[in-house]
Amino acid sequence: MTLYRATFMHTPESPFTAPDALQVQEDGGLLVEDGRILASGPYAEVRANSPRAEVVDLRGGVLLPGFIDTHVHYPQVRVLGGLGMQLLEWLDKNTLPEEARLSDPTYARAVAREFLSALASNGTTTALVFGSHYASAMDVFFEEATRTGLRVVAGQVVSDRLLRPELHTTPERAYAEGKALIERWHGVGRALYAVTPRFALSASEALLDACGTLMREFPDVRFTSHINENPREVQTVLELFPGARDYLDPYEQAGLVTHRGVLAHNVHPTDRELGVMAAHHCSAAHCPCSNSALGSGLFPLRRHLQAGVHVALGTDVGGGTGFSMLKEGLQAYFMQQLLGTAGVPLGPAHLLYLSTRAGAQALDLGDLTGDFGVGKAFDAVCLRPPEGTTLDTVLNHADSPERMLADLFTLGTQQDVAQVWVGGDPVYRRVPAGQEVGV
Ligand SMILES: O=c1[nH]c(=O)c2nc[nH]c2[nH]1
Ligand SMILES: [Zn+2]
Repeated sequence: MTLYRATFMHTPESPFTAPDALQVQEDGGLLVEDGRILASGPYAEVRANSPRAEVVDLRGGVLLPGFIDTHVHYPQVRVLGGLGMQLLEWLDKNTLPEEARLSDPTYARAVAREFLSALASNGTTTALVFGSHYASAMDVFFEEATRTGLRVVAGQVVSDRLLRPELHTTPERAYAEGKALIERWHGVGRALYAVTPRFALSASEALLDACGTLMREFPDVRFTSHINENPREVQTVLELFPGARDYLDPYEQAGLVTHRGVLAHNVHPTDRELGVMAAHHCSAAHCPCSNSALGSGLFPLRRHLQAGVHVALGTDVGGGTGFSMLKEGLQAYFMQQLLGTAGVPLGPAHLLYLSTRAGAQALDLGDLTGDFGVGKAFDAVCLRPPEGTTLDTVLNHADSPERMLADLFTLGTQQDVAQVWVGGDPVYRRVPAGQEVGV
């Protein structure tokens, strides 16, 4: 048994509905056995009930639930930084040429390692990962993910038109390769599978039907895709599906809109689409850095919440600007501010919830991870800024835990991530200053 002593904060409930959702222990204790939290509360109390537990002293840092990134592309880590374009041009010039390189499993393995290491070193413990178009690159990805111990929900991306021929599949092959990957990887270690048509623009009705068949045959796998990101993309989808009521309709007709689904972006939804997503408990992954970088627009969070659509956060690497869920939270805050009275004022508790517990719920993993409740896995990130940094200064002068949390989202970066655990297993530890390779 291990007893972690720390200042910890989490949001077991949603601050959008529960005003006191942020729970804080300034000198807290989390008792962990076999990767699960056995007891949680003030350190003195937990210690009194478990005098023999080994104590890990994390005082001086802030312990948060591990971040949950609900939309991030594994093949795009090397093409971060492709600025100056909107979605369709960015795909064509910046991204799809790189995705084609993952046909080589050696290349794919190197990218998978870079990707997984970036997740862990940014404090992300669970991710819904948009995969590669190649089944071989997915085998490599799942092998590497299993080795790291991170929780990944990932799937082969499928498309059968309008990208580039080497990325296209057929409905029959998509079904066969998807089935084989699910049988090989779903539920292995901490990996789960997500059926992943790239977007309706690059997927025929027959391909979406093949995805629907997989979802019906394997009732526990997840579904993810893109929706309503960019006005030109939306217009093209409506032209490609002339009978469709809107962008969601082709997904709906194929049986893909369920409580196990996460649709990325949804910057330009209709009221009907929001109503259908809410009715089926299908979540939206809001990716504010990507929406800014690709000029996609300002996410209508208020309309989602009013319609009852569950929302979590995603980095959307490489349309986004990196793996930091702290940055993503800050950008979500900025964009709601920019919306003025149409925006939702977000406080630090909202940002923490959107980047942790909301993600767990979107992935149907709310009973397992996302907060520090008793019975949950010990998935955690310890944030501790290096001495003398601006964040260090500001945290030392913060007058409340809420203010400390706001400071972490405002100023926190990858360099502030000191340690990360998944299911009680260490998955990342910052190299102490002075001990870097070459120093
Ligand atoms: O942000 C995005 N990134 C992508 O890779 C993509 N593919 C389709 N639609 C997309 N949007
Ligand atoms: Zn995306």
